[in-house]
Order: sequence, then C-alpha cells, then structure tokens
Amino acid sequence: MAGTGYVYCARVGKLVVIEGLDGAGKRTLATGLTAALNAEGRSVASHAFPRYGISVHADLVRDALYGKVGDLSDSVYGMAVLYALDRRGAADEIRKDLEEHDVVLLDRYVASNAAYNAARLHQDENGEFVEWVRALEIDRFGLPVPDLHLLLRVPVEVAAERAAKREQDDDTRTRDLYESDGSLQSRCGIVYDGLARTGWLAPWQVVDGRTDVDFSKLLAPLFTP
Ligand SMILES: Nc1ncnc2c1ncn2[C@@H]1O[C@H](COP(=O)(O)OP(=O)(O)OP(=O)(O)O)[C@@H](O)[C@H]1O
Ligand SMILES: Cc1cn([C@H]2C[C@H](O)[C@@H](COP(=O)(O)O)O2)c(=O)[nH]c1=O
Repeated sequence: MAGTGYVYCARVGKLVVIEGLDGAGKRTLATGLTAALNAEGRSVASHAFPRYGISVHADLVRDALYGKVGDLSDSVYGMAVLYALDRRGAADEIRKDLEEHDVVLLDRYVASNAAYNAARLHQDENGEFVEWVRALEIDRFGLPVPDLHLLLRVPVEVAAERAAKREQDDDTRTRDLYESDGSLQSRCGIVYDGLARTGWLAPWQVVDGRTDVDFSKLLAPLFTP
C-alpha cells in the first residue's frame, strides 16, 4: 500500500462514513447509530475528523479556520493537505479497528475534503479537485476505502440554524470560517449531492436529516449475506 508501509489487513468490519454540512447533525446520528448497532450486539469503533487535540495537522486546521495562521486558510490545496495528513496519521488505527470491530464509524472522511474544497474552488463532483483528493488520499496515502457513505442531507438553512443553536448552547463551539459562509455551505451541499449521485469512491445512501432516522434499517444492507 503506497506510502504507509502497511501490507496486510484482515478486514472484517465495515467502514461507514457519515458526511454532511456543518450542523447537519452528524455527531448526533453517529451517537444514535452506535447505540442501535450495540443493541444488535455489533461492536463499533468511532473516529471524527479532523482529530482535534489528537493530531497536530488537525489542530493547525482549527487554528486556520479561526484565522490564526496568517493566510493559510486562503490556500484550498494547503488546507486540503492538512486534513489529508490528519487522516494519513489515523490510517493504521482504522485498519486495526476494521480487524477488531463489526463497524468502524467515521464522522467525516475523505469526501469532506472533496466536497468542501471543490465547493471553495467553485468546481463540481466531476472537477479536477475531487479527482486530486482521491489520488492523494487513496492512491498515494493508501487510506482505507469506505464500504458506505451516509449523506445526512438537510437544507442549508436547517444546518445553519442547528449550528447557530449549538453555538448558543456551547460557547466553545463558535462558528468558524466555513460555518459562517452560507454560500460555501450551499455549494458544498450541491457537491455532496453530486458525489452521492455518482457513487464517488463507494456507495452512498442519502439520509433525510429532517425526520426521525430508522437506525436499524440504515445499515441492514451491509449485513445481509
Ligand atoms: N434531527 C435533529 N433535529 C433537531 N436538532 C438536531 C438534530 N440532530 C442534531 N440536532 C442538533 O443540531 C446541532 C448540531 O448537531 P451535531 O453536532 O450533531 O451536528 P454536526 O453535523 O456533527 O456538526 P459539525 O459538523 O458542525 O460538528 C446540535 O445542537 C444538535 O443537538
Ligand atoms: C474532515 C474535513 C473537514 N473539512 C471541513 C468541514 C468543516 O467545515 C471543517 C471542520 O470540520 P468540523 O466537522 O466542523 O470540525 O472542515 C474539510 O474541508 N476537509 C476535511 O477533510
């Protein structure tokens, strides 16, 4: 596997990725899904990207998103490389988790890099940026390919309201550069829809985030023989 030194992975678990706009409810969905899977007797390992407080690359991302690293956040490719390096640092742990758990659940993954940064460049799912991310993170860094993406889809206004409410409830969660940019969020939602429509990298299932989610049905296709 290119660049990782990791050769063999006895992968038994399913790699499931939750994607969606800022404030869509991804963390809430991850919590509900984990409880539902555990109730069925399935073991779950979880990670959220960026891995703030764990990876130096993620911490630099956070600083940049709050305007603390000069003009770094102006560089779409520079930001994308930091996000990708954070994931590269987690790759061996994810592979190990896939050997030991039924499900490895990720709150954001490679598709976040594709969607947000293509949106920043005003490109779509067929643009050169999305392919650049795939080549960097999958071909070059050797990151595990997901078995399923869950696109938690809510209208941009609903995601913004939820992010605003969270900001009110939790003063450590003030909105960053991307979260405060409504036009970026709109374009990002369109790129996500395109990635889901074309089945970018792996299958995608769209989850309506406005209504109650039927957790047990969501992952059933992954476990039917
Ligand atoms: N289905 C829902 N209905 C109403 N409110 C919700 C729902 N899901 C999440 N929320 C609320 O919306 C806010 C954002 O949710 P959450 O933190 O899960 O989103 P997120 O997508 O993980 O956000 P981010 O990507 O910005 O970290 C929280 O206050 C949460 O309680
Ligand atoms: C993982 C990842 C994230 N982003 C974007 C998406 C968000 O707007 C921010 C920070 O993520 P959080 O969920 O709000 O903590 O970064 C990205 O552009 N590329 C990525 O790989």
